[in-house]
Amino acid sequence: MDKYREKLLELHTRLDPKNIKHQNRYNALDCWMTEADTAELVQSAINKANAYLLKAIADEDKRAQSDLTLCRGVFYQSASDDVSAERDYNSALNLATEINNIKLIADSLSTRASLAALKGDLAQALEDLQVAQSYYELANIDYWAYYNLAEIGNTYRRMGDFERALSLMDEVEQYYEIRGDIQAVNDIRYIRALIMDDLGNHALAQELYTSLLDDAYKNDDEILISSMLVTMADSLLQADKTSEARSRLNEAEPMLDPQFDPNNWSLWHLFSAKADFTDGNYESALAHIKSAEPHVSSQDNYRYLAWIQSIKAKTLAALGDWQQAYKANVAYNNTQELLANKLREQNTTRMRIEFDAARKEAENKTLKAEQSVQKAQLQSLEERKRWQALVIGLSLILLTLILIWAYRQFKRARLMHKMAMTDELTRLPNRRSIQAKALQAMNAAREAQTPMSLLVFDVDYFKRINDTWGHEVGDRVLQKISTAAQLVMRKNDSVGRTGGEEFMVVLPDSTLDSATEVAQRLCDCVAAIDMQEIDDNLVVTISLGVAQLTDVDTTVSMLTQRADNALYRAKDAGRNRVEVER
Ligand SMILES: Nc1nc2c(ncn2[C@@H]2O[C@H](COP(=O)(O)OP(=O)(O)OP(=O)(O)O)[C@@H](O)[C@H]2O)c(=O)[nH]1
Repeated sequence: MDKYREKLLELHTRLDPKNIKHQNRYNALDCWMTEADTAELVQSAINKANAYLLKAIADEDKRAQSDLTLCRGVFYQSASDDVSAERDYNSALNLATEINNIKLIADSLSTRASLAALKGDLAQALEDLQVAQSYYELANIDYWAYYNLAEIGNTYRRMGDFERALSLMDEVEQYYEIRGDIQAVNDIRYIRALIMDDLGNHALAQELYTSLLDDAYKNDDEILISSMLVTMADSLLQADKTSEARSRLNEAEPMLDPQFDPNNWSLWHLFSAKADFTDGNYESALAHIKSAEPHVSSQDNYRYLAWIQSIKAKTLAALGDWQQAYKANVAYNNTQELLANKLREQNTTRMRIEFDAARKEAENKTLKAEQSVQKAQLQSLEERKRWQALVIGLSLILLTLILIWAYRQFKRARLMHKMAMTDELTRLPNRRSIQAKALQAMNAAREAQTPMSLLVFDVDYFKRINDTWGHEVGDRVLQKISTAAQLVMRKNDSVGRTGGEEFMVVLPDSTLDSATEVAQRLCDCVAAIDMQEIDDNLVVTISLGVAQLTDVDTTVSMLTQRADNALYRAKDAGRNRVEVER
């Protein structure tokens, strides 16, 4: 309990003050953890439950309302206020049903059943317990399912079906033993001992009680010790061991509290009466009977009532009070008849309940089977989805890799192509490239019936430049001329390097005159290039030849040849000039 309390306190520190549901859930837990070992503590537990309940009602939190009402009911039952307890169990059940909370429905039924069983209404108890059991099993709430199963077993014991009670106890005890829940194992052993008494095996019952009593003493649990001693006395009386029974009763006496545990208190009087009667102490027996009678009668517990009336009749007869003895005997017979009726009623109800329970169990099994099939289907669907996602993901990655690779290949091919078509020194289109452009322009011009011209130029005395300033300077001169040529060209014109210091310019949409103009501009531009950074004395010029496409030029080389002719003439005429081939 302390361990749980610690956990509960830790939980409280972590609660979000804004989360009303969590607050109420905590309150319900706190209610269930409240200790109520004395009459005062029970009353303060009821007050606490009331306060929590008011908050849950204000918050319109039905789950907490149901849980707290059930919790308060248990405290009412501890205070022997069975009417209030029953009212709370019923309203907790209604609230739980309203919000369809399976665990709370089952808890309410199971708790209501424990009260009904105590009052001797075993048929009602069994019915509630069976329904609760089916809910616990459906929701797979193992711990409470077994707790409830123990209650069912105990109810069968009370009904006299000891065989069934024992087999259920075996099942439950095994479960608790595996869990290592010593307290719960002891609870089951206590019921087992009661069954042994019912079966007349008092020796075995005593053995079990003795070990349970040892544990109760070790735990210093006075309530348990006193009720165990009273039960042991009953067992010993049944075994005709009156003096041993008396010593157990004496041991229990200082621990009895008629306010807090009137059940145990009245049973103590009942067994004391029995012991006194056996020993011939009739006056004392009658006094004990009078003490026990009011509480036992108020409890509607016909079993104990019949028992009291029987001893009462025998005691009065022994005292010679025949009239009262007769009256007590009539009352005893009436109670016996009531008991017999009740037993008949219980047996009929039991048969119906068992039939319903068997049917419900079958339904639950089908439902569970369906649930597990659905679960399996869902799992395989999810697995398939996962695989699909994986395959799609991998395909996407692969596709991306292929695309990257293809793009790189494409860029590489373009670069290679560009490199194959570009002159390394001047970065201008090389011979092959410019000749291809020339052919393209020629074809386009023919098709569109537009003019087209070609221009070739050659650096003047380039050998001399190389010889005087070196090959590297020659290279730089070629680069400067290339840059100048590109600047002078129009947008659609293309210039390329066809050889060492020879260049070609393709001029689409150009007549001979406009081409000549471009050529002249180029000639002037090159002559004006500032070569000072290389050498003050360096002057570079070019000679140019221009030709326009005519019908005779069937190939690029024919047109080039005609432009070359003009170029030679320019050279011959003294260089640094433009000549035209007409
Ligand atoms: N620096 C350099 N020189 C080159 C390159 N390609 C060719 N040459 C040189 O260019 C010179 C061309 O000389 P020639 O054909 O005699 O003509 P030229 O000296 O320019 O005389 P004309 O054309 O008659 O004015 C040769 O000496 C080649 O070695 C090159 O890429 N770089």
